[in-house]
Amino acid sequence: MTAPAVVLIGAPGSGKTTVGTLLAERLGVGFRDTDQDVEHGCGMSVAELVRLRGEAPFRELERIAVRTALDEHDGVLALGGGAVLDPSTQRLLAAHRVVHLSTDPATALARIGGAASRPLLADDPERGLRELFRVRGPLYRRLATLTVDSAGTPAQAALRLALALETTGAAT
Ligand SMILES: Nc1ncnc2c1ncn2[C@@H]1O[C@H](COP(=O)(O)OP(=O)(O)OP(=O)(O)O)[C@@H](O)[C@H]1O
Ligand SMILES: O=C(O)C1=C[C@@H](O)[C@@H](O)[C@H](O)C1
Ligand SMILES: [Mg+2]
Repeated sequence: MTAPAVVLIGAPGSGKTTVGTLLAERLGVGFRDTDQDVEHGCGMSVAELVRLRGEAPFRELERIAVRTALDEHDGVLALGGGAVLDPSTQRLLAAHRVVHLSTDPATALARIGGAASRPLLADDPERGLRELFRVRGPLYRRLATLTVDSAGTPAQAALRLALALETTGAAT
């Protein structure tokens, strides 16, 4: 039985994938991303899956991908932004080292750019992100053992994250 060195949670555009990849390089461990696992499993992008089949089938595949990755992966694991909404995922995360990579709605919007890659925000990305932060903010903070701001460049954020893990004795 193994466990990820760190599980990254946070809003879309907080940088879980980008910063997580850099953090894994710094720590010399592997990187895994549950959005990518779902994409490999179903042969299409998350955006296509949601557009073609709807959100519910995606969330079901995501729940399975998270459970599998928590069991198998021993490096840095990035979750999709909405994975934490699932109650069984919330329970599983309680046994792990979870870091909330934080940002604000305006920064997330600027990073995400057009909504094409995130159909769940397609109607009105600005309003959608504001609402998402309102609803999920407390959840991200509650599930995390550590919150680290992702401001600056991805490399700066990865360094900040590595130092925070070291300071709290949570690095591998
Ligand atoms: N300091 C920063 N931290 C993270 N990402 C940044 C930063 N500055 C710019 N970016 C850019 O923001 C974009 C979004 O980042 P990323 O896809 O890693 O977010 P995410 O948290 O994985 O989102 P999702 O939940 O949708 O998977 C990337 O194109 C990345 O290059
Ligand atoms: O925040 C969300 O609900 C999402 C974030 C992305 O990582 C993807 O998992 C998908 O676009 C949904
Ligand atoms: Mg991502």
